[in-house]
Amino acid sequence: MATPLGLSSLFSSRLSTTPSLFPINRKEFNRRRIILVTAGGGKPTILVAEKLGQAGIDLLKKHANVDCSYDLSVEELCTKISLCDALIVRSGTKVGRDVFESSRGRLKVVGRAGVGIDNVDLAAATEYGCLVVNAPTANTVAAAEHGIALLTAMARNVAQADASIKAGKWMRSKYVGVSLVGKTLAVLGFGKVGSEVARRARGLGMHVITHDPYAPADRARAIGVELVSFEVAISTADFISLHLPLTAATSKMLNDETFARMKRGVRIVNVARGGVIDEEALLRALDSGIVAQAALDVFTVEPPVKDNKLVLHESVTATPHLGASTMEAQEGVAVEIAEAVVGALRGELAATAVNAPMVPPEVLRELKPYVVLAEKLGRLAVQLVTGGSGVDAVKVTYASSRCPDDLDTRLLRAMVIKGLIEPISSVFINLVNSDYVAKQRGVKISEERMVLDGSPGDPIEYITVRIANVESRFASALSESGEIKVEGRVKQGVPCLTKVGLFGVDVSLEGSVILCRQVDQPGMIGRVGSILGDENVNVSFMSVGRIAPGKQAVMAIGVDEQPSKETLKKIGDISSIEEFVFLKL
Ligand SMILES: NC(=O)c1ccc[n+]([C@@H]2O[C@H](COP(=O)([O-])OP(=O)(O)OC[C@H]3O[C@@H](n4cnc5c(N)ncnc54)[C@H](O)[C@@H]3O)[C@@H](O)[C@H]2O)c1
Ligand SMILES: O=C(O)[C@H](O)COP(=O)(O)O
Repeated sequence: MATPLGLSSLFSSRLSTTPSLFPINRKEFNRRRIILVTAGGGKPTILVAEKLGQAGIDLLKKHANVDCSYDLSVEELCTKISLCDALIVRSGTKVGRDVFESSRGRLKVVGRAGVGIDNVDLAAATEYGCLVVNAPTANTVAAAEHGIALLTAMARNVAQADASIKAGKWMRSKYVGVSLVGKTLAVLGFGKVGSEVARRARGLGMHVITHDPYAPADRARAIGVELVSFEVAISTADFISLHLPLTAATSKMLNDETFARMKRGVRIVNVARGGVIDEEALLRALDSGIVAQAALDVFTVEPPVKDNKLVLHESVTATPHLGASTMEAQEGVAVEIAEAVVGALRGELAATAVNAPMVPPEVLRELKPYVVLAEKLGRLAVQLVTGGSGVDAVKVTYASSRCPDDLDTRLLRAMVIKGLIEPISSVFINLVNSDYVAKQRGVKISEERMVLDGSPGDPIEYITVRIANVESRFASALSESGEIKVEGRVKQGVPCLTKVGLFGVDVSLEGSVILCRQVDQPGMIGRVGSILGDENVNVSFMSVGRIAPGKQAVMAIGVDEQPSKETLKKIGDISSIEEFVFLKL
């Protein structure tokens, strides 16, 4: 008989009843708790390593001993940390494995006063039993306002003209700008910041279009913004503003190839992450005149090197990652992070937790392969989306012969959400924050239990994930009712993809998957296999699902490495292949 997850015990509000928030056993938990309540006269100690708004400091001081020490070297941080229960940073402090090692188990919470947590080693934090929380909402407006500030300053050469007048010059004709009214602005990424930028740009009289395959169409419509394809966005825009997270899919999204497809004289604003643009390619595009101007708040390496050619370029307006830096945002972020850190030190559930809490080992042991399956099905399904009204209606079906009370699916539901949202967002999802994040993004997850006959052996027979109201990059992934549909099972402990749309397949969910639809005929597996073999791409699995002999079939190919663009093109060029898609797991 399976043990129900009993997740409520993970989330009760007192420290003494929430050992599972931290991946340690109860004895160790109590030992640390004793340290926590006795150190510094009964209060925990919090190290604030970067400047934090006063309201946040005041709040922390009510509950803890607060040590504000800025500009610490790595050695100084590692020395101090062994005396601290929590650490608060912004993006300028690297919290690496060495910090967790040096804390010798005392550090329980790291608070990131802002959104991006790329400066915190999450794997090490989780390994050392340290909860990481962030403050994802309080600087949204500040980042949007900075985007608009850069847009207007760039269009009217404000920074260049200011530098020139300060150098004693009076150059009125050199700094004639361009107008914004009536121009087309393409907002790439229509999340929290992107939608606020779009709203403001509409107020400036701009025609605003946006590309975000995962954003709800009604949210865009409500502010008079048109959701378009990536191609339309980049090829018709006079201005492009970036508001995407840095992910594998968005890394160097603007590159030589995409710049070549833009309108000559396009102007670009980036307050997202430097890595979304290939900086060398941007330099070439500026020099050749494809890009007339750029305004950049973020860089691949921060701070950029002293003689960085982009920063020095006369058509570039640059700021040192100031998007979140307003008095109001910093006060808001400070309070948001202070509340999260104090709450987490008390053992309360933190809605903005970004690393995984521990699930009791006996439960995890049984559900482990299904947890992986759930996440990978979510990840596959979202990668099949290309447009439509955004990812807002997701249905998860669990088919099991166990009685519903004997199977708690909350962990699986959280993992489906993780798979759906992480590839398209800067938010990290775990059991603690999954429902919160899904709700914030307007994604409605409905769950259905299908009770099967037979003796309850395995906890689950199969899991199906469906996304409604969307278009797919791979039409064969659509069910009869037009939803994207993927289904998987655990076979001998290995999560496998067993159905795509109406087609049965059988491929283990490891590495990556190529799906091809073709007219069923002999020799197809060999042809695709040899193209992959020529490039040394190891094929782990291949399977073909067909409707009837000689009719259409879907071939699923598991590959260990990512094939090059050229190799994928060769596969697509095989005449009998009608459509294909590469999906990263
Ligand atoms: N410069 C600063 O100081 C500053 C301040 C705040 C946020 N940021 C950065 O701005 C970015 C956006 O932040 P946010 O809070 O709006 O995040 P968010 O998660 O609310 O929004 C990101 C949006 O990008 C979309 N997206 C993901 N992949 C996409 C793709 N391939 N094509 C098109 N759209 C895609 C998502 O669907 C989502 O709607 C992040 O990179 C964040 O780190 C920078
Ligand atoms: O991720 C963020 O919140 C922004 O990039 C701001 O970073 P900062 O806190 O270092 O200003």
